[in-house]
Amino acid sequence: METIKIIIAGPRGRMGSEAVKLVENTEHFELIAAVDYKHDGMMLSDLPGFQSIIHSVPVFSDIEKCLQHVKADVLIDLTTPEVGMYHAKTALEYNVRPVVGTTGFTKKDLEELERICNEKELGCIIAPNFAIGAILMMKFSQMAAKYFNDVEIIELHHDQKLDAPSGTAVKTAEMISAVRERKKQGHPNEKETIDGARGALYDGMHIHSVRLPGLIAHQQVLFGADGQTLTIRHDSYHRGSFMSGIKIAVETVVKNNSFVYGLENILD
Ligand SMILES: NC(=O)C1=CN([C@@H]2O[C@H](COP(=O)(O)OP(=O)(O)OC[C@H]3O[C@@H](n4cnc5c(N)ncnc54)[C@H](OP(=O)(O)O)[C@@H]3O)[C@@H](O)[C@H]2O)C=CC1
Ligand SMILES: O=C(O)C1=N[C@H](C(=O)O)C[C@H](O)C1
Repeated sequence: METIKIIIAGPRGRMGSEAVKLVENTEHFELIAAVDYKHDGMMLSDLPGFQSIIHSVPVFSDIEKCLQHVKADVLIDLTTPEVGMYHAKTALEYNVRPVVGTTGFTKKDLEELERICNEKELGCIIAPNFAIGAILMMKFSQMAAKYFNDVEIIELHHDQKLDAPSGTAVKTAEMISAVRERKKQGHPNEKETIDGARGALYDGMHIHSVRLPGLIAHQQVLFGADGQTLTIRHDSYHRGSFMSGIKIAVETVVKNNSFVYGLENILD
């Protein structure tokens, strides 16, 4: 297998640091640079936690500067929504294929990236969740939604998470919405006595976001019908759970010339 040359944006982050380990430990992956706005001009091995990296991995504060200096195949972005969008667009400009785990992208952002990919005939994968179990949880929820059109999504995350609802919850709601018979749930005269009590509303469904220290990433999708409920739940207990999905996405994106939103679209 040919070596895939990779840039990681956000290497010090909870996900970025795991992704560095994944790339370093995968034979046909090569980490050739990192983008970290706080450490321009340094080597990754100079940063705390990366001393074991024995080859040189230059760090750039800006993606554009990075892309001008190194010849990469793939950018893995694990930063923040605003930065992630800029990184993905700039990578595509330089013919580098983005694999983006960063969540919080708007519909408009996704449409813009799809348009650029089509124009440039380049692959790009945006995956709100890289955990295979989470993909199955979303697919099973979509299957169930054909038979149960009353559903509530509860996502639970660590309290350092910036976006709510989670990218996974949004994707789940989108997948359910594609098959669910339209329905505004709850009593027609339902009234919140405290704002937000019923959560966020997506196409008649409610999404609830829980943030607590101790949690990592969890979601349950609850379906209800006459005399029965069905609960579909997934739990990520550590960030290693996302790494096999990142590996698949990197291996796939180098062969792809189109835009993909959701890992379910590339899994066999
Ligand atoms: N798709 C998936 O399966 C998963 C997706 N995620 C998503 O991934 C993203 C990252 O999550 P997580 O690792 O927990 O977050 P962290 O806050 O731990 O990591 C984000 C990193 O990005 C850095 N950063 C911010 N701005 C820039 C910039 N301009 N250039 C380079 N780096 C920058 C931050 O640095 P600093 O802290 O110094 O500001 C930080 O190190 C989130 O959007 C999250 O929702 C998370 C888990 C799984
Ligand atoms: O921020 C996180 O931690 C996670 N973010 C993603 C999301 O928003 O869905 C994926 C996973 O839930 C962890």
